[in-house]
Amino acid sequence: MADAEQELKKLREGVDALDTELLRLVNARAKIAQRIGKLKQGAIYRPEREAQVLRRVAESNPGPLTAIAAQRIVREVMSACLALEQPLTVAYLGPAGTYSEAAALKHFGAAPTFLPCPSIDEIFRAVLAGTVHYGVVPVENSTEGAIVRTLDLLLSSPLMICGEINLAIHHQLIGHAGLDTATHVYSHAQSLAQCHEWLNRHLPAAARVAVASNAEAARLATQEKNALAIAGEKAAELYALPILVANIEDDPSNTTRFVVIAEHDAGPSGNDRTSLVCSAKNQSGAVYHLLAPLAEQGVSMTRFESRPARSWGGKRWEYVFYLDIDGHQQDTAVAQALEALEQRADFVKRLGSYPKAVY
Ligand SMILES: O=C(O)C(=O)C[C@]1(C(=O)O)C=C[C@@H](O)C=C1
Repeated sequence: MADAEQELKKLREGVDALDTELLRLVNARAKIAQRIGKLKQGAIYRPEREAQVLRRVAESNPGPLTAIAAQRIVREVMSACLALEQPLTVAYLGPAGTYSEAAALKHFGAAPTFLPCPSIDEIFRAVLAGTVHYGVVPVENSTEGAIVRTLDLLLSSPLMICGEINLAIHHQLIGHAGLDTATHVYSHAQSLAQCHEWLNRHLPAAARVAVASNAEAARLATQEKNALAIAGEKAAELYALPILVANIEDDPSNTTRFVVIAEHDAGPSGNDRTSLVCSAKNQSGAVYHLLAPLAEQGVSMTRFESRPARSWGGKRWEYVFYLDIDGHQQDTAVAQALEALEQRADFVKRLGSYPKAVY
């Protein structure tokens, strides 16, 4: 026992020494970031550089920490370094405790000041007005599809996309009621839909009540003894509600994709995506003709979504198409494909090029 204690003491001294060294190195890194900040022109936050740093961490991580654990640590170090260059403000779809907040934290780390907004419209407004530097908005869910309000606002607003975030969405059934005593379940409509089969099987008699957000659902569940809520872990923690059943989403790979909106897009990082919205003439073969330059230049399209052209002042039964393609606008193949597409389209708006989500 005495030997084990001696060994423990020695190992902890080793940890302390390494922590001191780690702190020295992290601060040396921060000083370099400050110098970079003074030399840089234009935006201080550089999503393309951050993506490169995070990819390099995964490639060069010697372990035993997992690549993701190492990336999370460096993510926070970069977040703190960037705050020394420029304190950032970031808007997300509130209130606190939503998946949007988790997405904003995953992408920017904990250093920025976060502003919860009551709607997606408010996030666009806050970025446009310069109240915040960046906004995080949901764009699509792997189970439920497009977030159409975001698509409409991307079309009508001058803001650009400078980053993307993939967040695995795990829904928790939370509250003080039991499965047999709960009379209703609160959640956001999208979350209720994503847990539809589970609810049919395990809570068939409870009324499903859609509310403005998952965090609001959690708040309501604190006030009613026969109510449960479906929300994320953060909301459960925030409202001190126990998790009754974990991960009740019908699809375990349920993921929401968010984009970061700003006054600028991002430079090339080496593994990028470009988003655009366009419309074709209302005649046979028009969409085929419009997209042909992508195939000719070997550019892959990762998303094709159509929406009524209403918010762009289009007529009834006219559509706009949202495209995500692989590559950056500055890549030769993408640049040539986009030029040709622009000549064929009725209308094109480039929404921006940005690094693909790293983790
Ligand atoms: O390389 C830069 O431009 C930096 O400012 C440094 C740094 C970093 O900490 O690595 C910080 C913020 C930027 O968003 C990207 C990278």
